[in-house]
Amino acid sequence: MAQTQQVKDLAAARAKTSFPVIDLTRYIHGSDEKIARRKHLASLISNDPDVKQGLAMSLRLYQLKEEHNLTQEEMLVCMDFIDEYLPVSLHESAFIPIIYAQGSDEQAKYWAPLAEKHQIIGCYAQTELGHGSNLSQLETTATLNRDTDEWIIHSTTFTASKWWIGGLGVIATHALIQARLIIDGKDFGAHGFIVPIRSLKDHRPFPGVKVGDIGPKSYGGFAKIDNGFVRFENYPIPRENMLMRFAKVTREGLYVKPPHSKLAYGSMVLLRSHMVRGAALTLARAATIATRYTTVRRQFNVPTSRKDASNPTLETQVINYPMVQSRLFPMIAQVYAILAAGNKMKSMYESMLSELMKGDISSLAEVHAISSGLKSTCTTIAATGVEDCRKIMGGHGYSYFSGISHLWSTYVPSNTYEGDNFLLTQQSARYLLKQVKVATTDPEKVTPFSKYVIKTIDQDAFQAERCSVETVNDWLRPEIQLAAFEHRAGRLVGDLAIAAMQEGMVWSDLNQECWRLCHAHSQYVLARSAVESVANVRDQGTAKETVKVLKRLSDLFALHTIQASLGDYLEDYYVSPSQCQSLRQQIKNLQEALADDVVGLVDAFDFPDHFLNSALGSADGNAYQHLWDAAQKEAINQVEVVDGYKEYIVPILTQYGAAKL
Ligand SMILES: Cc1cc2nc3c(=O)[nH]c(=O)nc-3n(C[C@H](O)[C@H](O)[C@H](O)COP(=O)(O)OP(=O)(O)OC[C@H]3O[C@@H](n4cnc5c(N)ncnc54)[C@H](O)[C@@H]3O)c2cc1C
Repeated sequence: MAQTQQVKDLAAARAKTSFPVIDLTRYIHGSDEKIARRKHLASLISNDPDVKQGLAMSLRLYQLKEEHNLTQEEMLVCMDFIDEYLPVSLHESAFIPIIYAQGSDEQAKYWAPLAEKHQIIGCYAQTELGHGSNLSQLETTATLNRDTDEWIIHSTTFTASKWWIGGLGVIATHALIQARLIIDGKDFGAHGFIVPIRSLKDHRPFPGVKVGDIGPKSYGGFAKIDNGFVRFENYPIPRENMLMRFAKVTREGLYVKPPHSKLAYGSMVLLRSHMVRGAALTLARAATIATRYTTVRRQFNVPTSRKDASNPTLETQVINYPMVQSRLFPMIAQVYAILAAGNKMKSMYESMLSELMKGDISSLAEVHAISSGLKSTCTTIAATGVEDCRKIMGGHGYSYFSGISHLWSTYVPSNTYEGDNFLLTQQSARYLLKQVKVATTDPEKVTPFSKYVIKTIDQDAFQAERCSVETVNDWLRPEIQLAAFEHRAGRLVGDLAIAAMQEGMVWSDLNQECWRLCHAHSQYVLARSAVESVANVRDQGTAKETVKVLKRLSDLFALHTIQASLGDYLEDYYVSPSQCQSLRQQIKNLQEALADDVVGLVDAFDFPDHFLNSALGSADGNAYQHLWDAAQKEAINQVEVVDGYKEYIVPILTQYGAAKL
């Protein structure tokens, strides 16, 4: 069959790529061996006929692990390729990691092998009907019965019912419950308990446990996962089922405080840092579809600076319109910046964990604050970006076959779970305020990503700071970019500190300031991670074309982000009107410079077609043909005359008598 124009267009755009795409695939996914293994894992999922329903998928996943001797990490990659939250998702992503992080060594030794061999299936149950974010007001209680050496788990009110719990509706045999620990009437606040829910013999709920499924979720998303509810009626569990790595309760009923009140944050850091990389890969997927489709979509035959002069009869590829570029290219830059921050987060988490095991808690507060802020900022960027990609693709973007709708409905609740994105900003802001205090008393102790607060102590000098850009190209200097991010976050933390000191000021009046500060700080972390990753890649001797394109992406991320918050910079005269103009010009320059590379940049993500599941974004570019084929396969198109013709269509057509044509 003759090649369609769309296939030719995508191939021609791909051929313009200035750097070896494999370099960036290695940068994103690791070594060649890892890339090949990933492809193999993707094929296991795409070629398997039994990967369909939620429960069947879960079983098949574990069978594949056994049949192909997959490691735990490889099985999690397969789970990503299934591209659905499964009844066992929380078992793998929360239950097992939390047992390791919050269980004592003996507890981990007992529970983890059972969970890893899925002889028990667990879930994580914090949220209740009445409270989710506010851990301190949870109403489920765990009261110690010294005589029987048991906890009595009880839902003290109707609103104490646990709700939203992934995996609990149908499959879980155990739940990791957050409940208020009570000894002799004294309330020690929320702690984690492993609570048996359903019998391992016949899967029936134990007496005293009422459990079920919460029903369908918004936008048809999360359809394969069984979010559930549970209530407890004076339900006894052994004392040893309380997770005791940090706080402990002895046989005598003595409560032993954790060495640091925030130690339990460790496991949240892990979940949130996974979400940072997840945000990058989600946006990468939408950007891949939008980039490929806008490369093959042609609309209006108007001159653009990038129009192919060799064939003047062809309409313009929509990706060549600067307006489309200004919406799409910064998103690709965001993906790469978030990936860099995700890598940074992972290494910070790993070193924090090894310090924690030795009893050193010094990095916990910073890692927790950064992971909360990045979770909020990055998942917000990704969810907004996925919807922006739909709009970038015009009408066809709204077809289910674009692949965007499934992505969006599955991804969008990430802005709410694992900490509501607005509430989380208060945690980062509180932490940064503390750093201002540290800066006044002991500047040496200010943590690495907060060093900029030191400059705010001398307010006169700080207020006199100005952006040092003189020429358009000065905007490409990383030290100038990072100085701007530092100044903005520094000013916002200074403003918050002053506001917080005002008499009669209550914290909740400052929520909006916290939000602005947290995002300013997270954007600084993203920009700095991107700059550092370019330097690392350069030091590793990567091809200079690859370094060049990564540098352009890092620049575009920084400058686009600064431009989006120019009001903050103008408010204290940090940038001048002429610098705003040169900033805009430099962003245009970068977009132009990246235009030949964007197809290569999204190819580098290495998403198999099966996983993209998009008629518009397939690697061959044959978008119209795939869209046509997908519609032909719809059940409604398998008959010439639809069901309901006689019942509904005939009466409509003949309400005023049949037409005589
Ligand atoms: C798809 C999905 C899966 C989930 N899976 C699980 C699970 O497996 N296990 C589990 O335990 N939970 C789960 N949850 C629940 C989820 O973690 C919580 O819903 C989430 O943490 C938000 O808490 P909330 O519902 O209490 O929100 P609320 O705290 O009630 O927030 C409501 C609104 O009030 C605002 N707000 C609240 N307090 C403040 C404040 N102090 N200052 C300013 N604004 C405020 C928030 O920003 C938000 O806009 C899931 C939720 C979803 C949607």
